[in-house]
Amino acid sequence: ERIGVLGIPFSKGQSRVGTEYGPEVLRNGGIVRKLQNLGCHVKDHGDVEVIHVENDDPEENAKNPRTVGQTSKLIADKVEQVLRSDDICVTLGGDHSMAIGCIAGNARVEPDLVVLWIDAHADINTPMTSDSGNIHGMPLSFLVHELESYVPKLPGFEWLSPCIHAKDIAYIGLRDVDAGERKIIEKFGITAFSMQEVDKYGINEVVERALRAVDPEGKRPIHLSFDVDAMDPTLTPSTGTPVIGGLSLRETYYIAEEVARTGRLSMVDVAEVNPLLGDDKDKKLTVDMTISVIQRFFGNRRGG
Ligand SMILES: N[C@](CCCC[B-](O)(O)O)(CCN1CCCCC1)C(=O)O
Ligand SMILES: [Mn+2]
Ligand SMILES: [Mn+2]
Ligand SMILES: [Mn+2]
Repeated sequence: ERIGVLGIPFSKGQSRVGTEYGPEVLRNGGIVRKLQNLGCHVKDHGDVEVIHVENDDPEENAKNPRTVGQTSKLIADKVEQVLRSDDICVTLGGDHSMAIGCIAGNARVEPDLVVLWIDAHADINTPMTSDSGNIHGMPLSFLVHELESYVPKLPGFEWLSPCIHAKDIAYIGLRDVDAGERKIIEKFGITAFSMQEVDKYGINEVVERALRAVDPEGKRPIHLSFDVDAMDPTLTPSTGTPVIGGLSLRETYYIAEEVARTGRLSMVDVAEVNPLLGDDKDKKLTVDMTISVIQRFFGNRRGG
């Protein structure tokens, strides 16, 4: 396949400096070359331009709304452009608010897409249910039709309309879900496999059930949004909101290999790598583990 790599050096969806260097450290870790070595045609489209709005006061408890909203529009436009020329887009983040523009852009090209959200967190707080005001904990709430009447139109988000339905989302890896998010997941019947289900059923059963839930006929394009904090912090320590008891390397490989096997992968977001957190060993480990997972979406199978 033709892969288009896009850097998203963004951090304003949360309050810790460092995720803006995610694209740089992933590129320095050799992600483009390693994908090319798998026989993929890989084009690096550079970085999305990040908007910085002065005096970007919180709105409805959401922080940096104009900066996040306006940057998200540029992300969506760039992602659409990449997907018009390449088969699959791999975005290198950047905090997980990047997924607003990534999914919005992908949905313009693949309106029938489904979303696999691999994350310790549900990232579906509305501005009102969030306890932090960090938009990286809210991205899905801006994208889901069923939540439109619950989410205020923030400044900077005028361009965005919801583009997915609650039934199009499946979570794997949850272990730190806020009360408001739990209510939303239950109210709209969102498919959610927490680490408890991973332990109960095993990753093979969880992946099979997740795919069947969102795409029973096995024909819809897949948007996979990968928050590196889905993995156990012993594997990806350099991330802003680590939660113990995460996915193992082998479980994460399995998810990637099974999604690759569908042949319907449309886009992979790689979110929340923060190379300023932890020591140099932590940073290198986080980058190496993340890249080794991404390789498995593109044909690097353990069985050869
Ligand atoms: N749900 C959180 C964390 C969001 C993480 C975003 B991700 O997944 O992209 O990394 C947690 C809010 N809150 C923090 C203090 C303790 C209770 C939970 C929030 O800030 O909304
Ligand atoms: Mn997370
Ligand atoms: Mn729709
Ligand atoms: Mn996330």
